[in-house]
Amino acid sequence: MPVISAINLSIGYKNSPIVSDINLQLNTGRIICLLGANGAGKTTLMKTLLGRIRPVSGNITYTGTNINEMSAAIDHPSFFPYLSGRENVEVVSAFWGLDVDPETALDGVGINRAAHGRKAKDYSTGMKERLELCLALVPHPRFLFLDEPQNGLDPDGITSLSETLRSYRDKGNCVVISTHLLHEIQGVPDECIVIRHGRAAQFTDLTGVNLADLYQGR
Ligand SMILES: Nc1ncnc2c1ncn2[C@@H]1O[C@H](COP(=O)(O)OP(=O)(O)OP(=O)(O)O)[C@@H](O)[C@H]1O
Repeated sequence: MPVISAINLSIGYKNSPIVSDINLQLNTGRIICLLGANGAGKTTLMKTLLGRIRPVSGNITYTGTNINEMSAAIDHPSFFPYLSGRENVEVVSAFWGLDVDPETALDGVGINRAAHGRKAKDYSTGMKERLELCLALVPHPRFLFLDEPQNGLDPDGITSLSETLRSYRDKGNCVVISTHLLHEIQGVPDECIVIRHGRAAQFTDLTGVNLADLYQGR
């Protein structure tokens, strides 16, 4: 089974660790939620696992998978603002060498038809989030990393995002999602990684666990 493992990993910038001694496993068929205060290191961890930042020390191993099977919506905005939603999907599909129908892809994340031809910069905050998710899904990644994808979504958008993530997981993929919206994400993840005080702890069984308690270290 494809898996990404971090072994005694320390992450940070310019050789200065922000989170140390990280040992964790990202397995397919799981939704894994990253929790931590502002500046805890969630985005840095995602970027390091994606190979975009060099670890300060330690190792990451990719078993049965590689960087080409990963996709992310991390740097916001991750779309081309002066292109329409439709054109964004076309460009990203061309980059991956895939033949994706833009209308189907945009419909799939709930962007209404009237908006498909409008410049992405003129989308509402929630529509921009939906577009970022749409583009991250274009290559059908085995590992999907989403940095605070719930931000700006209306209640229907949050519900449909949760459904999208579950169905994506059920197809045998791994979703890693960071969020501060604990109430909204409750019940969605199978696992959780909590970053506090420069350390990361992975909880692989969330049965009966309240994420707010986990976040607070209770
Ligand atoms: N390019 C960079 N160079 C140096 N330090 C950085 C860089 N990017 C982030 N940092 C610092 O690394 C720390 C962790 O930032 P990171 O963005 O990973 O946190 P986060 O948990 O994702 O926070 P948030 O919830 O606010 O998004 C912060 O102190 C931040 O200032």
